[in-house]
Amino acid sequence: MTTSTRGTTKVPAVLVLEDGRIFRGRAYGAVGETFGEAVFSTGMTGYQETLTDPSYDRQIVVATAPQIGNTGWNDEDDESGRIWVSGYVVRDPARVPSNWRAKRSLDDELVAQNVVGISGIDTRALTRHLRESGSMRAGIFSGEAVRSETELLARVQAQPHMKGASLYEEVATKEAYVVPAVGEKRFTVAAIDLGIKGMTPHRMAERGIEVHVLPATASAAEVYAVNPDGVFFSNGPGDPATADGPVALMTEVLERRTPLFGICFGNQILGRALGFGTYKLKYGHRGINQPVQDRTTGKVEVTAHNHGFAVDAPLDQVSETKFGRAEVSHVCLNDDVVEGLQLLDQPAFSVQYHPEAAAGPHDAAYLFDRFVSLMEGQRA
Ligand SMILES: NC(=O)CC[C@H](N)C(=O)O
Repeated sequence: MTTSTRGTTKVPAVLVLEDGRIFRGRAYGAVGETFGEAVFSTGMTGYQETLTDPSYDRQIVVATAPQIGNTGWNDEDDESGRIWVSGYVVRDPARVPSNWRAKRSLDDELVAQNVVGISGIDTRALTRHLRESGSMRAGIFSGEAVRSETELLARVQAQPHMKGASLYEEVATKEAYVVPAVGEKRFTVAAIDLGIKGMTPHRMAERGIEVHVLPATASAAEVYAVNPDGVFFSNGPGDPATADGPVALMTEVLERRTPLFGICFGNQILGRALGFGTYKLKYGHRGINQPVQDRTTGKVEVTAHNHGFAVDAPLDQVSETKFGRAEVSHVCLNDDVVEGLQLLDQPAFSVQYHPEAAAGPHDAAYLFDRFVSLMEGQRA
């Protein structure tokens, strides 16, 4: 394994927020410049899964945990084929990673994938600022890219907003592929890839599901060509208000009453298909210890989150939709944000958070079993 000391070099770097707030530190990872929406994640572990989650496309992720990189980078934990975050902000990078699975340092991996980061800044002050003022556009500049503050700020302010951004098509697979069932095959699922994490089809495969992962632009004919017992809509980046194609596809799936499960972006698409709106949260939920209550059982689970948008549905009443009655099945106990939806008259449900738990606690794994039960129920 190679170790690197780049995280501790003296190459100057600056993080510029769109409201003019500036943090000065040192280059971390690649030297250069990058832009994105600055968001914070509170996970103390799991940075490899976070950085490779396609839902983080065009976001500059701020790690609130002060020490990052301690376990290096391994060949097993990637959630997709590359790092998707546009930039990474850490306080105190590990100088010498140490873990039996590590193949290289995080710093080396950021360099290899040309991901620009910044270290040595007060991430606590930055996080408090983002909590108070909301997630916002930002840029990281290091080395030659550091220019006058006015010039850098103007460039940050010229970047597109996350609200209104349509990103799922650019991160999704272009070709369909199959993840085979582990052990005996019991079901076939068509999974619409809007930025799917690798662990999600794996969690289904472990339950005897053969998963046909289809491009974001798949038609209903392509979905039904695999003869699915259920259809799944994945997580994904950007603003769900732009996802008209997936909403239209899901509407067809609901019309056919095929068992349906959605995660994160998939939950927002179900919300829209049912006629609810979506909105941008002030600073979102990102981390691996968010308390959620399953209102169908009363149980509280500790869960992994990564969402900046949410569904606007009434918490305390059953809604009449064009697919029958629907209710909010899960809620975040920190702020009462809708974390899950379920239909009462047909087999369809979704959650806003991450039962695949990569990284994160496994409390919500039962949701994959719930999906299996819906498919079993349909066969009975
Ligand atoms: N992880 C996800 O699927 C995120 C969904 C959406 N892009 C959001 O930020 O809310």
